[in-house]
Amino acid sequence: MPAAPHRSEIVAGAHTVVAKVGTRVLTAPDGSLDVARIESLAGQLAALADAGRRVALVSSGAVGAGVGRLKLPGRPSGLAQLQAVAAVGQSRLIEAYNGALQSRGRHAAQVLLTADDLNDRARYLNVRNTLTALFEYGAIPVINENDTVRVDELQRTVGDNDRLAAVVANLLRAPLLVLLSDVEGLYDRAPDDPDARLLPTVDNVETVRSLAVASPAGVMSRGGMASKLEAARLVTAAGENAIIANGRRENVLVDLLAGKPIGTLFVAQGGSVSSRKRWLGSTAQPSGRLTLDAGACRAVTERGSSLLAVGISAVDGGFDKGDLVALCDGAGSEVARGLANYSADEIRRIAGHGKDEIAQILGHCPYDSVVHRDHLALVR
Ligand SMILES: Nc1ncnc2c1ncn2[C@@H]1O[C@H](COP(=O)(O)OP(=O)(O)O)[C@@H](O)[C@H]1O
Ligand SMILES: N[C@@H](CCC(=O)OP(=O)(O)O)C(=O)O
Repeated sequence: MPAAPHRSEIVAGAHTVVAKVGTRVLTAPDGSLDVARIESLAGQLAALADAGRRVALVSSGAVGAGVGRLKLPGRPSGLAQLQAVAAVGQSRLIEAYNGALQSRGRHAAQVLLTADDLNDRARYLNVRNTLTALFEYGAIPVINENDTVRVDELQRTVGDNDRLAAVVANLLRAPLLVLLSDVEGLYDRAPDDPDARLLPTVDNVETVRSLAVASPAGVMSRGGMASKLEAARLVTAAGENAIIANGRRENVLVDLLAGKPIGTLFVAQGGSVSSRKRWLGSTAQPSGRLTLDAGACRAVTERGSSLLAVGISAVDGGFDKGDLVALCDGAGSEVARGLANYSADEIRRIAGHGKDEIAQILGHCPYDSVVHRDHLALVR
């Protein structure tokens, strides 16, 4: 196996960089926006763009800035109130980015996305085209989840901005995602523990998941360290790299891209994954679940085979033909995702059966497989 590239090679090859900045970096606990920080970040993004890199920013802070602007005592709990506060704060945020970028001859382009925009393949590709056009105009996309229209109850949320940033990085095939928070990187225990040590490099996210300490309830940020690790997993599984670093460090982005050993680097797992398999494997959300027996699991994960009905032991959910489904092993762990050739009801009838029986059961047998390997992405 070729040696993993060195940090300096990774940052030098990062023609496209997605940076994400968390609420903790941008706002004080009372919601007041740190305009000097925004100016500094904007200046760094402009400098990287001037040096020929394509840069996009995923910025949190709308709820925090809205709480500050409306002078509320804290984050409201009602959904409508939260969405209203986000709307007030988002305009404040973009005002600050735009002001800072314009003094450097660049423009901020506000891009607000929902989970539905990314789940739908055509809309997902459209987002990519729009971001590419913005790079061509020299504008800096400033992206956030569209908080005012997302509906938590229906789970139509991207989840948090760490995940959104990972999805955007994968969509742009960015070699590097930088997650900026209020800590230097990932520590081997709670960062306020005097014995805590910073991990400079992580080769496999799964080995460090347990190090994420849950944030106390009621804080303005949503993700916490666990969601940063999941974002790092999504990006490294697609064959790209991620860094968690301190957004309050002066010149952090420019220094990182110059190769300074700052933060925690999460190294790519294997080669670069195709665009379509990135969407299947890490962006679109499955509408159902198929449980595979041990033989089918091996065929799919080790031999790259299509999934046949004979190897399916259970079907969950009510999905249609063409929908994305999760493929799980007997213990319930997801091993792959793919587009189903049959509806959930049809699969329930044909699960465990061979091709000839399927023709009899359904009265037709248009597909050899339930999920064809061309429409299947392994979960790395
Ligand atoms: N092992 C760890 N190493 C570093 N930080 C951690 C760890 N576990 C939990 N954290 C917490 O994660 C927080 C950052 O996540 P989050 O609250 O989502 O911030 P942001 O608003 O920047 O996205 C830090 O303030 C830190 O207290
Ligand atoms: N969309 C929300 C941010 C949600 C979020 O993920 O926050 P954070 O954990 O600070 O990145 C906002 O702008 O307030």
